[in-house]
Amino acid sequence: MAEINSIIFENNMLKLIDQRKLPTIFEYFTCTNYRDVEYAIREMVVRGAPAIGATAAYGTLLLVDELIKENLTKVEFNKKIDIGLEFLNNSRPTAVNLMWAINKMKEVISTNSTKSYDDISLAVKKEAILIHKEDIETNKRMAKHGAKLINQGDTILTHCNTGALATAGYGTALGVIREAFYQEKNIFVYADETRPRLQGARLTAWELMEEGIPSKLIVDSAAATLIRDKKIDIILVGADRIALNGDSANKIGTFMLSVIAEKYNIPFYIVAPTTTIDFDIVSGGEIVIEERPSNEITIIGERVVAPAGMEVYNPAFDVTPNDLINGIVTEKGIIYPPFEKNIIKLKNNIGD
Ligand SMILES: CSC[C@@H](O)[C@@H](O)C(=O)COP(=O)(O)O
Repeated sequence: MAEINSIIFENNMLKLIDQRKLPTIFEYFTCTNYRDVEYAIREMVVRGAPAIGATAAYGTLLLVDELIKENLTKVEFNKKIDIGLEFLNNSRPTAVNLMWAINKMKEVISTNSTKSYDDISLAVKKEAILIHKEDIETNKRMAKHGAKLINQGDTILTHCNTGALATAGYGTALGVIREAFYQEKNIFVYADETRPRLQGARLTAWELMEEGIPSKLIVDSAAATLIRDKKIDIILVGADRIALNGDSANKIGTFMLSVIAEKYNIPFYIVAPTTTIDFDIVSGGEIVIEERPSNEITIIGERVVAPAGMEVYNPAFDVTPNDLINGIVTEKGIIYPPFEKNIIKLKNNIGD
């Protein structure tokens, strides 16, 4: 089993595998303060919804520890905490795990607000470590549920990177694939390259090779042909935000896959922890879709691939409507339609 530690907190520093540099360079990016953390999330040093959440939790700890050194009154401290957390919260808009983690940290700070600064810092550190550790455990539980969907000899199609790099460890959709591989299900994986940031080519392919999972890389537009030709048994993808009705935002191109999957009757599953469900929104129409800079499309590596001045539309995510989703694999089990009813049932079970 390949151990990939995407996030390490030691000596009051946060170390993140620099995902911009993989697969050619394996290097950690060090954050010594919360501004570094905001930069790392915004610039996608770290990416993937659960990984962003755990990173922001440690970012909160760095913020608290920095403010403690400023000898502030509690009123000033709380005001600066709010400003700092808002700054972290705005680093990327779509993954709800970011807001979820920041809200958790806010709660801890507020519950401990009458205590000494050292105690506040300790409580925040404990919570950040818990969020980090729990995500790994959650992924492993989710993988066990999801692996039941995989039959001996199945060929799986996946999009973007949903592995150990995209989470605190193990992965969501790629975690299910990992689990099925460990269970010796004789699987084969097709990984979409995932334009424009190439998370599939650079990161998923790297993780698949580290594990020795039989696989091939394809360009995104080859997926339709494979699906039509009955070369795919199941499609597994992650999510950045899931609405109460099951509509799921994920990496741009996911929606297209779901439409083709429905046409050819291929099961299409979302794999995501319950921290990716936004219980405050009713449908996918309420999800803010991040638009990223044009140079992600017009430049590949050093090479300019579009004429200067060409306008670009570059949404980072799209929303797959619930009627194109066969099920949502979570750490609590697999949620099946009707999603609205079953997600509310799950919400009541986790007492949120
Ligand atoms: C466990 S990962 C789920 C999603 O976060 C993943 O599929 C995805 O879309 C990541 O997008 P990214 O822009 O790379 O952060």
